[in-house]
Amino acid sequence: MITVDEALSHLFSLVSTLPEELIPLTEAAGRVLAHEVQATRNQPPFAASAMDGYGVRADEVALDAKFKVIGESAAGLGFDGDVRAGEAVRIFTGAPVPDGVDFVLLQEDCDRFGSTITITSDPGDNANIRPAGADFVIGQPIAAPRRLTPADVALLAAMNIAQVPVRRRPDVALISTGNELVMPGDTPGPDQIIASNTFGLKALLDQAGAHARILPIARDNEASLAMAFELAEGADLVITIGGASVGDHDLVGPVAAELGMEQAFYKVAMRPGKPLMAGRMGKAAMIGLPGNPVSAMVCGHLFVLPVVHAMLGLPAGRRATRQARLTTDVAANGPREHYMRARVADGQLTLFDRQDSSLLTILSEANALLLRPVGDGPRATGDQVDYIPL
Ligand SMILES: Nc1nc2c(c(=O)[nH]1)N[C@H]1C(S)=C(S)[C@@H](COP(=O)(O)OP(=O)(O)OC[C@H]3O[C@@H](n4cnc5c(N)ncnc54)[C@H](O)[C@@H]3O)O[C@H]1N2
Ligand code: MOO
Repeated sequence: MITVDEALSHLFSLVSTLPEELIPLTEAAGRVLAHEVQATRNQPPFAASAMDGYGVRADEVALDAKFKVIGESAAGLGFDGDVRAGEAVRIFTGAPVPDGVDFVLLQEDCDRFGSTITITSDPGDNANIRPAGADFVIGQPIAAPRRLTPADVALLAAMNIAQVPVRRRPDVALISTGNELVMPGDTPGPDQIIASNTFGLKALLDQAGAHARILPIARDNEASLAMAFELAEGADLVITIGGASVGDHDLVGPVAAELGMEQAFYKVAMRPGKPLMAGRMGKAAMIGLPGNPVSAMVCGHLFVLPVVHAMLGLPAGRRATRQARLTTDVAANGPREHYMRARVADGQLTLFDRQDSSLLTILSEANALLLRPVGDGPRATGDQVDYIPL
């Protein structure tokens, strides 16, 4: 059996960064920017008023000072002329500041009669003017790689970058295996259960920026599995679920091998998730996840997410850990890394009593996986421990 770190480095060597594609801004949120882009304009392109009010000369601003309003500067249509001593221009938020103006009085600080305004309240020191280029200037970069946030999308739009270079989404084919499985919404026979892992993994994958497709369930025979692999054609990553262990009906390894899978590893020193396998099948990477629902999801977090990050060109490695204090004693760990379901609140980590890898109710309540390293000694209440946030 190999270690979790060895499994991860094998997995990274099975995949490469996907090519980039140009997409419209409206579809850019959550996608990964493939290379640096640069502003094609200054923002604001001119000195702009930050308030609705009157543009005047700063050296004339004083309580009771009077000005003659000679024109208007609105957002989208500025005032062309010069503003001289004793003059003011009616101005609105976002409008260009005319020549001669270096102070915008708030209209709340003025009284207006006809075309004359008088300063009636202390206007303070803030000129209420946004200098040209205050937000960004031509050539200002947005660094890549990065997962684009809604704020990034707004910035790209302001920079007039209508088409965004992003990494292509990894196409992931998900194959559940087992005679006992039916799809959610179907009516299971007395010995059957509902396929859940594919749905949890699709959610995890799609959230990470992949495009996951759920293929028809493969039955526990070679022909059905082979057909599922055929349907996975074109995928960047093929993920099977179940059929990975040592039982008579665990056919994923042998069938994949027959179809040309070059196995990179089988079995990892971890709990849950021991019967994990991976390799290459033609152009695709293949990961065989264990069938137990919690094992499949834990392996999804530990291995599949970093692999998707690598394909998207994001920094990829072991999942980052955080620290919290144990609320109970924990016995020494054995020769496999153990990822125990837990709940963290206010820096305190509480383990669930039941850790069986079939319990989705527990996984759904958990927000952390306590990481027990290989051979870790017993831990006492209050000890600082590492966990992976879920
Ligand atoms: N003699 C041994 N038996 C087992 C070992 C072992 O080392 N020696 N390992 C155990 C461990 S650990 C795991 S994990 C499981 C993994 O087995 P498989 O990957 O072959 O998974 P299956 O046998 O097909 O299924 C296990 C379990 O999970 C349910 N399942 C499968 N797929 C789905 C799905 N898509 N959605 C929901 N549930 C699913 C399946 O019905 C079984 O209950 O093997 C142990 N045995
Ligand atoms: O390792 Mo299995 O994945 O413990 O349930």
